[in-house]
Amino acid sequence: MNDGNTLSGPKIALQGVVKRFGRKTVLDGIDLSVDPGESLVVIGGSGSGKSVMLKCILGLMKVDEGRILVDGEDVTRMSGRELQRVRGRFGMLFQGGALFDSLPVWRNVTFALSKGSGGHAAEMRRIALENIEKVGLGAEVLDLRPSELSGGMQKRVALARAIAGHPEILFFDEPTTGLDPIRAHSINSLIVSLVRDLGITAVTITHDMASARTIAHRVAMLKDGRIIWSGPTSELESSGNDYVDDFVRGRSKSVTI
Ligand SMILES: Nc1ncnc2c1ncn2[C@@H]1O[C@H](COP(=O)(O)OP(=O)(O)OP(=O)(O)O)[C@@H](O)[C@H]1O
Repeated sequence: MNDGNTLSGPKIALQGVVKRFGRKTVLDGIDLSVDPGESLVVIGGSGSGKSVMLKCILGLMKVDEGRILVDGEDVTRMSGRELQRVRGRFGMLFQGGALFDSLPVWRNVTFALSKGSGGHAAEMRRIALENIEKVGLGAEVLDLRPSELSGGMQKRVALARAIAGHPEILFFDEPTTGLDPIRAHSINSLIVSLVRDLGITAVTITHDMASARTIAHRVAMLKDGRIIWSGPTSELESSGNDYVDDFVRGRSKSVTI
C-alpha cells in the first residue's frame, strides 16, 4: 500500500515515549510508527492516553522520555519556529470541529492561511470554495455561520479547514462522534479518499469500530500507557488478544468508555 515510500522511512515514529502528569504515568514507553500514506487508527479505553499521544506528536505537550520523529526530525527537542514549521505539515480535525461561530464558513476554512488577519478576501474565498468542494459542500455555505449548519456539515467544514493548508499528515480526533450512521459513513469515505487521492498520512482516534474498519490500514490499541497490539485491520478479529477482542466486539467487562 505504500509502494515507493519504503526507502524514505516512517512519516512518524515514536520511540520509548513516556509522559507523566505528577505521579501518574499516562504514556509508559510507546513505540509506534506510521508509514507515509498510511492510515493508522488508535483505539483504547477512555483516559488511556490517546489524545495525550497526539498532543505530544504535535509538540503541544513535552514528553518526559523518548523521541518522536516526524520525517526523521525529533520534535521533542524543538521549540518556537522550528516546531511551528513541522506543525505546518499537520492538519487537525478536533472533536466537535472547533469552528469559530463569529466567522462565516469561508473565513473558518482559511483561518490559518490568513493568520486570522483577513488576507485577500477574494483569494481566501476562492481557496475556501476549492476546499469546501473537496468535502462535498458548495458555494451556498460559504457565507453561513457554523451554527446555521448541521453537525455533519460542521464536520465537513472543519475537515475543509484541516486540508486547506495542504497538510502531509492529518490527525482526526473522534471524527464520527455525534453523527448519525449515514453522515458518519460519508465522513469515513472522505477520510479514505483523502488518504488515497492526496497521499495524506492519517492518524485517527476513535471509539467507533465501524469507522476504524473503514478507514484504517492498521490499528493500534493503547492500554495502560503501552501499545498492547497493532496489526492490519484485516487481523482485528483474529488478534489473539483478549482485550482487543473485548473492545472490538463491544464487550464492556474490561473496557470503560
Ligand atoms: N494536562 C493534563 N494534566 C493532567 N492530566 C492530564 C492532562 N491531560 C490529560 N491528562 C490525563 O491523562 C490521561 C489520558 O488522557 P487522554 O485525554 O489522552 O485520554 P483519551 O484516551 O484521549 O480519552 P478519551 O477517549 O476519553 O478522549 C487521563 O487520565 C487524563 O486525566
